[in-house]
Amino acid sequence: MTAAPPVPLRVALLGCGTVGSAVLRLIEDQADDLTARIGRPVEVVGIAVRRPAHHPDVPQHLLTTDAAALVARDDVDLVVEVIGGIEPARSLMYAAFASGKSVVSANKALLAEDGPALHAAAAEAGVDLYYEAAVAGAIPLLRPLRESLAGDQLRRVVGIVNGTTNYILSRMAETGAGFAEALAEATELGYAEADPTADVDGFDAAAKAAILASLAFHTPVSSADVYREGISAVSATDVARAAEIGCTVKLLAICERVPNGAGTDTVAVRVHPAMIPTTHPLAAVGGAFNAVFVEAEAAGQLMFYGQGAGGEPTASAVLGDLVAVARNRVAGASGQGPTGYADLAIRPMAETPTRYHVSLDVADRPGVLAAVAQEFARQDVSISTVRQTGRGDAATLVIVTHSAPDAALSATIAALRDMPAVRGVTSVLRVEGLS
Ligand SMILES: NC(=O)c1ccc[n+]([C@@H]2O[C@H](COP(=O)([O-])OP(=O)(O)OC[C@H]3O[C@@H](n4cnc5c(N)ncnc54)[C@H](O)[C@@H]3O)[C@@H](O)[C@H]2O)c1
Ligand SMILES: N[C@@H](CCO)C(=O)O
Ligand code: NA
Repeated sequence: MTAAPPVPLRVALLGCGTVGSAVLRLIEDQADDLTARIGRPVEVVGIAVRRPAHHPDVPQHLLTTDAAALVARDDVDLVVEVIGGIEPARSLMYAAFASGKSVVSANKALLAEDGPALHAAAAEAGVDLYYEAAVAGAIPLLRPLRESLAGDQLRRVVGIVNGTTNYILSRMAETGAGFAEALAEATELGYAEADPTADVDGFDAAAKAAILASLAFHTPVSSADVYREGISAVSATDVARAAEIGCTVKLLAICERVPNGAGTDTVAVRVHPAMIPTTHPLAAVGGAFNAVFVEAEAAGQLMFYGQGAGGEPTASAVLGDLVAVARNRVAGASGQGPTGYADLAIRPMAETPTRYHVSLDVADRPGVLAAVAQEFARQDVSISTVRQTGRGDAATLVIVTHSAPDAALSATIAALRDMPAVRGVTSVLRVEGLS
């Protein structure tokens, strides 16, 4: 007598765009290996999309426009959410948990907005919510933070976590490509979000920073807690000024656990463009690649590097999670979600120490440099270096400050803009990693 074939684990795929179509392909291509690794075959039993006519290559009988009905089906065991955005993804996840189904997602926007409530719902239902693909695409990062580093104390996580903006900034620096041209290329390559302002204006990186800070510091951090500036104001002048001082411009996500004046730890999370020295390891991260530095008390410095966007790399992370939740399901278990026990206060950007690089066009006459320096002194901002190049009755002053509270630096810039001797503030960028 031959044994009955193992019962497949039945998957509902929600969304079949850049990521979803790659997930579907990998599940088909690797069917035998997945069966061996999980102990049961994986079978996609339905695919929810908005416009079925746009998916001629997908088995047509699997397609539906009714994602809610698909999630509710009795013959669905696991749900993969790669629609993106807040709704209907959020309602679909809650519906999945309510019917005892684990969810794998790539949705950083939703996890950064509603992570604690979603995790609570998954825990109550005894199912999993995994989302490795949501931060830094293919790079294994969330599981190392949640599991491998669970015994250490993390102080700082800093990285390049948005492929689209890194692609744009790399192209601007390397080839002098215009902003619009570089964005069009990133969209064509499948890196950009459905609405690319999420990338360009830093919302995508801010969501990822919130997720990273939550896991790193065991404290709830949402997108709204993250200070955010995108790259739309980064100009060719900024890129050229950076090169003059041996720096390059990157959009950084910086998550820090820092004591306040009273000695109590707080969390500061920010996303903004910054000049970093070309010798800094993050400066060499080009194209759509991502890299994340983690500083832990016992482990020291760790660096994670790899492809942060694109269909196949992201699908790799989705499939890793799918194998994990499928194994849990086979074992009748669920994985540990994040802990928010530390519950640390968020430190406002105004109080966060930063350094600025400022470039000014000024009248070239006696007393102007002193007057400019006076504005920095008025806000108690110390100057590290000043460089002046003259041209006729005008001059360019390039100033790099020491570190000071961000509010003092931005107040200084506002005052400089009002000075009659300052003809223009031509470049202002924060500087990170300069000695
Ligand atoms: N593209 C990347 O490089 C990348 C990387 C990491 C994470 N992500 C995340 O993965 C998710 C998907 O991204 P993408 O690039 O594949 O997007 P996409 O726009 O290419 O695909 C979205 C899919 O969802 C479907 N969809 C939209 N609304 C729907 C609805 N109401 N019901 C059913 N289907 C619906 C669309 O038809 C499409 O098939 C997002 O959360 C994104 O942030 C993307
Ligand atoms: N739009 C995102 C996709 C990866 O999350 C990026 O460019 O990094
Ligand atoms: Na990842």
